[in-house]
Amino acid sequence: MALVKLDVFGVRNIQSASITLSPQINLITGANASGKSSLLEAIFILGRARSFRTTHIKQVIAFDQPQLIVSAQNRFNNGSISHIGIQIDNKNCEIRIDQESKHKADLAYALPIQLIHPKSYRLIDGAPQLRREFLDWGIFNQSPRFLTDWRKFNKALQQRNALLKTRQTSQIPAWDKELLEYGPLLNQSRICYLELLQAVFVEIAAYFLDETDIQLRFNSGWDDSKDYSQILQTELDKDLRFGFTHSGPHRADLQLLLNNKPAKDYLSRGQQKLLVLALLLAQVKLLNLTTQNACCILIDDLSAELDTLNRLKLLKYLSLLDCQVLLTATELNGFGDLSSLPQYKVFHVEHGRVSEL
Ligand SMILES: Nc1ncnc2c1ncn2[C@@H]1O[C@H](COP(=O)(O)OP(=O)(O)OP(=O)(O)O)[C@@H](O)[C@H]1O
Repeated sequence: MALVKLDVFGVRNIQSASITLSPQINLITGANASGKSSLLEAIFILGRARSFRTTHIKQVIAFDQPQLIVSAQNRFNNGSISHIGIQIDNKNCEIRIDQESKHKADLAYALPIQLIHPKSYRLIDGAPQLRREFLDWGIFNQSPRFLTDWRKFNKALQQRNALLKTRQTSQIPAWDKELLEYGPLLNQSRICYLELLQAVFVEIAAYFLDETDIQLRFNSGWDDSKDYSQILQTELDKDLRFGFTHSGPHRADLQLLLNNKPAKDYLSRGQQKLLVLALLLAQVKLLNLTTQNACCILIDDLSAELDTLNRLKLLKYLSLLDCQVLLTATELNGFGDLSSLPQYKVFHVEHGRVSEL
């Protein structure tokens, strides 16, 4: 899968851009504030129906425009082409795939996007929610059914928490039943996914960090030596006191260990970046191995991410990965040595105008 022709209207300082991308490596250059990240943001919106820079999507719409539109031709491995598009204004978000109106999940499934940017290392030391989202995105792309389980669990959780807050205990068992049905399913999906991811991750981390004693340690969000139903029962008083459910997949977390020590406490910032890079690329590689849906990788501000040697290693790795990649840097030499790249296109962005070099 690769985006072929991309059209962007009204995304931040990009009034209008129309480009034809390489199915492999695309290098995007331009001065600070020229609009490089905005171009990646447009593609991210096309895949995820949200921005990676703000939770307020309205901020992304160009100041003098009523709406933003991003659309593309998406070519699948078998050569067939699908047309995907998203239009967002102050009130609505409209998604179309091959002329049909669709939901956000359809878009996410049609165009899996992996983003690597200067804040990605927060995956190691940021809030657990970031790691749960990371995990769940990978599982969703392998098994769309996961989303249904996830939604049912979260609906039950919200209802239960609302009852806990208003102390309406009589209705709690009905929602516990739902939590007990979907909670263990989510947990099992996460455990299975991590088992697959671990092997690929260790291989990529060894390439970037020369370390092999790397582990992903999963915490399911409750004491899993006990039954989840038992936990919900024994913690009910505490849950009522605080007005929320203390244990469950909504509290799951993931820890990265290097030589049996938490990576966030012992690794340098540069090493943490490499580890996160390995983790995100492992997810892409696993997706390539297990589904037809190849991923589009967006790497924002490459030179802020890696030193020269690691940039070279990354480009080499990306050129062998069967994926479309878009990378940004202020200068072409910011990408490092390009001689090992078999096929790539270069684009230049200036005051929101994008041109192919
Ligand atoms: N809603 C908006 N409408 C118009 N312009 C905007 C909007 N939001 C931000 N901008 C401007 O768009 C410009 C491009 O920002 P962007 O972050 O894409 O640049 P960049 O090329 O990635 O820069 P850098 O290399 O500094 O990260 C900035 O000048 C920013 O102020």
